[in-house]
Amino acid sequence: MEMHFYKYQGAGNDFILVDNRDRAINHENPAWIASICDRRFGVGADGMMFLQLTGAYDFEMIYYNSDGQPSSMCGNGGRCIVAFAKHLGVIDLETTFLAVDGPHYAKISEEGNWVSLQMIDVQSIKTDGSAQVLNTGSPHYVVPASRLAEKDVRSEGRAIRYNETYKEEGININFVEDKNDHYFVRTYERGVEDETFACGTGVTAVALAMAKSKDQRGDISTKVRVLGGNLNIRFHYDGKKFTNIFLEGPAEYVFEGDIR
Ligand SMILES: N[C@@H](CCC[C@H](N)C(=O)O)C(=O)O
Repeated sequence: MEMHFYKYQGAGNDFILVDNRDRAINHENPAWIASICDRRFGVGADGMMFLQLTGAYDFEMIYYNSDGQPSSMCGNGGRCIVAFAKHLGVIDLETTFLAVDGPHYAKISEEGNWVSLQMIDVQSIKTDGSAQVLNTGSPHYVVPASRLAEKDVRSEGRAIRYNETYKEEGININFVEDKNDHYFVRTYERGVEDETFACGTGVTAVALAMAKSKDQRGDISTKVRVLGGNLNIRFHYDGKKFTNIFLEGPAEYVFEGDIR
């Protein structure tokens, strides 16, 4: 199948994007998606997205993990597809688009590569030992860590992701180290089945979980450093629920090409 694609990245979380406004591509083919996302035999990416038109919204985001399976919300993917929609002329600097977890509002900075994406409200955080478990559009496990730079995130994350509790549905594992003026986060991602350089729904989960454990309330802004750069999360917490959650950071065009 001949297809033009674009490569974008948001803090090192990288994606292949396809303009499917004409619905010419039938993407329900896990082996095909996985082969394009393969870093040795394909283009290489953490995930693949298709931009499609839909009734009441500016566009629809169809997201696949690099294993070729459709998945839950991808925050950095959401920020990248907003930058892509701007590049295509589908939107200007503001949009409301549809993703798997519902509508999302987003805004692009005047300079063009900083995207603020509104995430779903969050009401419930559970505990699992020293970890907090919550859904920010995708399921996340947030666990404190020390000497995080030295941690074997791939094998320790994998052991949690495949334990008896999580192996069936899967979960993303976020290790967090408190650096006082920011959090340092490393994430093992379900569906990539490896550590990625950033995870947007993951750093959002970390910011909310840390606010809850520190009993911070009101309008909160949290800086997070990940392997691929820096992200910011702002939200309101009233002690019961998290609202007005925004994931903010860079979303950048890398290259484009054709697959024949
Ligand atoms: N990289 C993403 C998360 C993508 C979904 C995740 N792999 C899952 O299956 O839950 C992000 O930026 O949020």
